[in-house]
Amino acid sequence: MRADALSLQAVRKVYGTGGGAVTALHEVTVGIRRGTFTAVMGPSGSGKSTFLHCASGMDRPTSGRVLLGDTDLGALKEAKLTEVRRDRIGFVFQAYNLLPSLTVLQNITLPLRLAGRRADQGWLREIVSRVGLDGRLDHHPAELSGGQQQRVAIARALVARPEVVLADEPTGALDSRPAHQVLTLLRSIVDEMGQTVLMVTHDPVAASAAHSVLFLADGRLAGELVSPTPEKVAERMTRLGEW
Ligand SMILES: Nc1ncnc2c1ncn2[C@@H]1O[C@H](COP(=O)(O)OP(=O)(O)OP(=O)(O)O)[C@@H](O)[C@H]1O
Repeated sequence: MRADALSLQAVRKVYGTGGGAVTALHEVTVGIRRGTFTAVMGPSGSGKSTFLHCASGMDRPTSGRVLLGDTDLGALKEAKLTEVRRDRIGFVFQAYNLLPSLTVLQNITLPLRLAGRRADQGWLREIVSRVGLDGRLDHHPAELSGGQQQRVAIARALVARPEVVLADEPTGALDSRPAHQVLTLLRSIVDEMGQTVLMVTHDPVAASAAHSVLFLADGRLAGELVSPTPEKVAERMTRLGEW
């Protein structure tokens, strides 16, 4: 098995053509090792969203390859890519993206239902208890706080036992206390469950929950910080320019 859960090899992404073309990523090469928590930071417009969209197969690179384990996402037809994304990648978004008409339990198990798979009851109990939602399974998202809704979204991201969890500003809509709980949870699924998490964030405090931070500037990798602290992350960001 590859040591990298996910790798980008010389990934280039150009939006538009001709004079108006924008190169959002310039030949980015990086491997995300299994069982690690990696944050991606960079100034506005540095290519963070593009990086995440290419890494998740949501967007296809103009050139280069994205490998999920041994699977080259670029080689997959649309239907197969959708299946791989559903079964092998967990997603966590800033706005939670829960379905309001479904209960917490139905939201968590939705990826399995879409895949026509049954929930493993032992695994389901474990993730529900880890995200602290015992007793709330029959509630609807509107009855939960923002932090609780994000924890439902994290349980949903874990339910199919994905190879990597991709989080896009997961604490962007939360106050500091619930944000801290969500970050502690993300770190614990890596340290205690062996998950692999890749998170894009603007927040040095959020980034410091990760094992390491990758910096992007003008669509290029501009360094890595291992064992980050909010102060060191903020200092690096200041050196990269306005943020
Ligand atoms: N669909 C698109 N069409 C044209 N240009 C785009 C498109 N999406 C992004 N870009 C450009 O690509 C570059 C990188 O954008 P991207 O959204 O990846 O940056 P970002 O680091 O996520 O920014 P932010 O922190 O502001 O969200 C920017 O110059 C942006 O204007």
